[in-house]
Amino acid sequence: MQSSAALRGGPLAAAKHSGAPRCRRVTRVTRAVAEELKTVPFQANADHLQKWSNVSWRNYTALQQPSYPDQEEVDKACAEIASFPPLVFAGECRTLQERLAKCATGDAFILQGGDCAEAFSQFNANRIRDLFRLILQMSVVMMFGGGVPVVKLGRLAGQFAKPRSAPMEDKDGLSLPSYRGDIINGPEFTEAARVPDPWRLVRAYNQSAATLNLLRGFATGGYAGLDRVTKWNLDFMANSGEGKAYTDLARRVDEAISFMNACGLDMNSSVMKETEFYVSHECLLMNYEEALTREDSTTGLWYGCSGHFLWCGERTRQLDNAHVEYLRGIGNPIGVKVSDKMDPSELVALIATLNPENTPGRLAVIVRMGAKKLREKLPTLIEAVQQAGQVVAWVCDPMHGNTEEVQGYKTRRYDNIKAEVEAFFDVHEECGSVPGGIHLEMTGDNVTECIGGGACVSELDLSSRYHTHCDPRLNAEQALEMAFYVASRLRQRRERIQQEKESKGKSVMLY
Ligand SMILES: O=C[C@H](O)[C@H](O)COP(=O)(O)O
Ligand SMILES: C=C(OP(=O)(O)O)C(=O)O
Repeated sequence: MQSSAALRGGPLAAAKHSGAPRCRRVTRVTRAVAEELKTVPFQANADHLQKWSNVSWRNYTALQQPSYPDQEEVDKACAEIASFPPLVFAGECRTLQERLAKCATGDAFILQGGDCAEAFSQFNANRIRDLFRLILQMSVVMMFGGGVPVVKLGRLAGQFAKPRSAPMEDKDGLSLPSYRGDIINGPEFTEAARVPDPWRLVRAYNQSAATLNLLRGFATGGYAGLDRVTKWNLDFMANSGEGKAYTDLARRVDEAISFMNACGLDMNSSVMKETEFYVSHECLLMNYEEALTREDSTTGLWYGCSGHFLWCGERTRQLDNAHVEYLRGIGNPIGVKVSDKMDPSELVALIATLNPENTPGRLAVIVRMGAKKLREKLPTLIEAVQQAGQVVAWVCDPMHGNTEEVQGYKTRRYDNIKAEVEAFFDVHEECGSVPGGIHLEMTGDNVTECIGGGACVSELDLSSRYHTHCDPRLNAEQALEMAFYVASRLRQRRERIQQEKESKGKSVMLY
């Protein structure tokens, strides 16, 4: 079994003793480490897995779990799900891990986005299609600007369970259990709706299966073909600034494709006609995750088959808790959310637990702390991870550190969201490390949940189309605007690296 070259004193240790400025030097080495550690798929070593099983999480404290009134009903619902087919196939998770490995070294970029909380009442084909095509649009914008592939990862087909800050919600003198996502209880503020219902688990499974079915159809059935790039604009965006900017860009892409066609490019190849699309959600509700944990017959590894990529939330990422115990043993690529409360040594220990063999593409660290704190805190986290020789994909979630209440609505300001993304790119530039992706709560719908952006949603507009059941999402126009900003930063980065290469007059590795 391979062990971490960096931790053994491989290329990273060698670099520590040469004289170049620290951050940049260490980051170049990150690529060398990543290349040396090409252990695909993820392999947890025997020691690591000795005490792990698909049920070992039960020996630990699981935070943020519902209190069901009848455990027997929970067991029945879970037994039913355990007898159902897996939602994803282990081989797909392994392919995703290979793609994510490239995001850790700057050779690709993650676009992860979707609802804060999927809802039973908002489940229909149009909503799935609109989010899917918004993600396609955003990825084209980012690929065009950044010149790197974009790994498309929906917060979708399983993003149902929500961790909450408070167990109870108070309104008009009444106190009721908080809404925890449609997989657990209902959003209506009534006593009956807030009782956790285990049969919601089965409904969430079925909705996820149907969502995935449609997504697979869109991804491979011709909808996502690059020859349709000019047709992805959402109707209500046709006359907006972002919609027009997209139309211009799509025309340029279309022209480039026509040119390549004239040069002999096969327009019917899968690269032109299909796309890869993966789904992800927070690994929160442990009974559900356990029921969908399956042993892969080809590798003998266990996979969380509720989604391709699962992440551990900021509220449940404690080293000695159930969620980390579960996630450390499954073979999927995984993520962990990190706020400003994270300590550098704690992060290094958490990464070592979740990715003991330092497998590239196994782990994304999703940072969410607000622009100001990010500028203060992220450099120390990056440095600690670099010093430990750990290969991770750094992802920016600019939503969860920027929530505020305005006129009784939970909202976020586009400017604050953008400021955090800007800070994320700036810090990586200063540290010479790699901005690996972006994680957004967003929707293809024309909602008014976040304030500002070119869409000019004002405080007074919040009430007009506020449809989220939990946190505010960027609407399609705001999300596309963000994609253009990210594309501009990816382009700058590409040009800077190119200039560095040219000024050195020799081939320098992209880092
Ligand atoms: O989406 C994430 C969390 O569930 C959400 O931010 C928690 O919000 P709360 O602080 O209102 O509980
Ligand atoms: C709850 C979430 O995030 P965090 O764990 O960062 O608060 C989320 O992404 O839905």
